[in-house]
Amino acid sequence: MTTGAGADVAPAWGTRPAGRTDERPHLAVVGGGLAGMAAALLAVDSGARVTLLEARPRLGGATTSFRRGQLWIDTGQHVFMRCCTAYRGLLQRLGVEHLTTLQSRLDVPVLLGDSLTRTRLRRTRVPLPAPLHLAPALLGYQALPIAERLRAGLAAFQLGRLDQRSPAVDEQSFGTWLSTHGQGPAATKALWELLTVATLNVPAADASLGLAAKVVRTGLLEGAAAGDLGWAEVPLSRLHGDAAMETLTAAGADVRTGVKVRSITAAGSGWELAVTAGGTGRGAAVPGTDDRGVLRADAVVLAVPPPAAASLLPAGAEPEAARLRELGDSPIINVHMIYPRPVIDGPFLAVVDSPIQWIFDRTVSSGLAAAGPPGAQYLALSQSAAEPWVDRPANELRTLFVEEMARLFPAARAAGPLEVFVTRERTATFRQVPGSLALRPGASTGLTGFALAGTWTDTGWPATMESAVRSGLTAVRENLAGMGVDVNEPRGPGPQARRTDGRLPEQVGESVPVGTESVSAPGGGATAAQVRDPQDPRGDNAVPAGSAAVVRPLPSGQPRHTSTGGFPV
Ligand SMILES: Cc1cc2nc3c(=O)[nH]c(=O)nc-3n(C[C@H](O)[C@H](O)[C@H](O)COP(=O)(O)OP(=O)(O)OC[C@H]3O[C@@H](n4cnc5c(N)ncnc54)[C@H](O)[C@@H]3O)c2cc1C
Repeated sequence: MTTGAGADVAPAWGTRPAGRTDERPHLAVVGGGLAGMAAALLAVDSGARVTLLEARPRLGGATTSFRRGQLWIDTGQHVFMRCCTAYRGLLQRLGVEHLTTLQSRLDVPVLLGDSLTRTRLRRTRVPLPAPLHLAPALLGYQALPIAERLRAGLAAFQLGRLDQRSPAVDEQSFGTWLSTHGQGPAATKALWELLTVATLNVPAADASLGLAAKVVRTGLLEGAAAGDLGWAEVPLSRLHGDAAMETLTAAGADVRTGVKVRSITAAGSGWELAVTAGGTGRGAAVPGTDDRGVLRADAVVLAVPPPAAASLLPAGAEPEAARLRELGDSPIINVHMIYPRPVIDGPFLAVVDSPIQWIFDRTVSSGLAAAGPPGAQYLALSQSAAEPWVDRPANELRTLFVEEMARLFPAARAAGPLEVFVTRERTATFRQVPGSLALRPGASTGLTGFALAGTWTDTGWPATMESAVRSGLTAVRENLAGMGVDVNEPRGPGPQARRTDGRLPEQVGESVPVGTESVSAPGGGATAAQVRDPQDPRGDNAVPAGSAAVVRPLPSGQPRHTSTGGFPV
């Protein structure tokens, strides 16, 4: 799990201008993760001819699911924040926002592993303007003595003032900065790492200070509601991959899965992509390619992970391939457990002073609630910065985490899990360590019509879904603007209706009225204020009564979480 933070741009999604012909510029997008699908969608919405080439059988990239018996398993639990405006805009364009929950206010229940007591980080209901909204949340956080809570508040403000683009900040580790700003081991573990291990995927001692400052500033300080958490209520492959395939195809893009791009070379004023399909033979099997298996395009967005990008960069491109490889990677593992009876009582729980980090209830989204056995609960333990675990045998991990669950929860002690399995993502994110800013390239490569995208490019964000979507949008703007295509600027997600000065309500300290939200029409703009159902477990993504936009309901016949809908820090 990693979460992102920030709202510099207000991405939005346009509609395709009518009357374009096949003389449209042809954009090839390589890679069908969130970056590639965002790029392809913005380009096709802007009137370009688009071919999306993805090596795997489905779109979605790192946000993927697989079938295990009757269940759908996400290879990694994913969480977002309200401030992830580009990602939320993509969900809205895909028509799937209602398949996620967005808390009405940040509320993180935390189990303290040493005392086995509970506390929470929760945003106050009192509509305090940011950053004052932080004070009640920190003061109520019983994981730390009161003096440390006060010191942590001061440190948060100092952190928020750092310039993440300054080389001096980029070179420093977050852990060093914390220790020189009065933050001892207890505050580092119980507060700061709770926020940053999941977002930066490395321990504080190794983390980039610039990216930690970004998380705190954008997720916690800039808007009172910015840090409200969201998550999928359906398998990720349905939320992203399936929806993108359907939406892109309907919009007129040519989407090819199971097609690997082997090389990209300049040819005349355009580009030639050598492709192979189905893992064998030349790409003659791919429609649109010539008899050498070559696809021609006017422009390319390369939206693949750094090692693949390094091997596909054409001659003359900047950065050098070696620089991309230096970004390295950090693993995440998920330990999946199915218990015969409920062990936790909310949608998720964070744990400190324990090897366990975050526990998510996936009973409904996986299909277990419908497939049985009755009363069983499926928990995904999401373990970021997983270097200590990633190479350990499954049996060892099973023993370690099952014993720890039994120590923490009476219900897990009373009845052990029916099933335990582990998913490992060894290259989950690039290593977000000091000096990484200098290694992240922008979208531009110095080559006309050839742009880079991917969560690892320099979006200013940590390696998150938000960063991936932003990178795809930027790459399309880079490429198409020079080709006579008016790029439809995406609009932000509906619930954060913009003021006339373009700023979000939270950015000027206004509170969004509880119980109402603006609902965007498929093409973008806010059309009507509608009343949410306060009982709807999807929090701020609750479906407005009578909404015609709702086409894909939540899975039925399954227990609903009684999420209080939100958590504030
Ligand atoms: C376990 C895990 C948990 C995470 N948790 C969170 C979270 O909680 N919140 C959050 O915001 N982010 C989280 N992330 C990070 C987030 O998933 C990624 O930042 C984001 O999905 C990356 O998108 P992308 O499009 O940049 O890259 P990818 O998703 O990696 O997509 C790249 C695509 O390119 C394709 N490709 C590669 N080579 C070729 C080729 N030669 N030809 C054609 N196609 C090719 C690949 O198959 C892939 O589909 C998590 C990641 C993992 C792995």
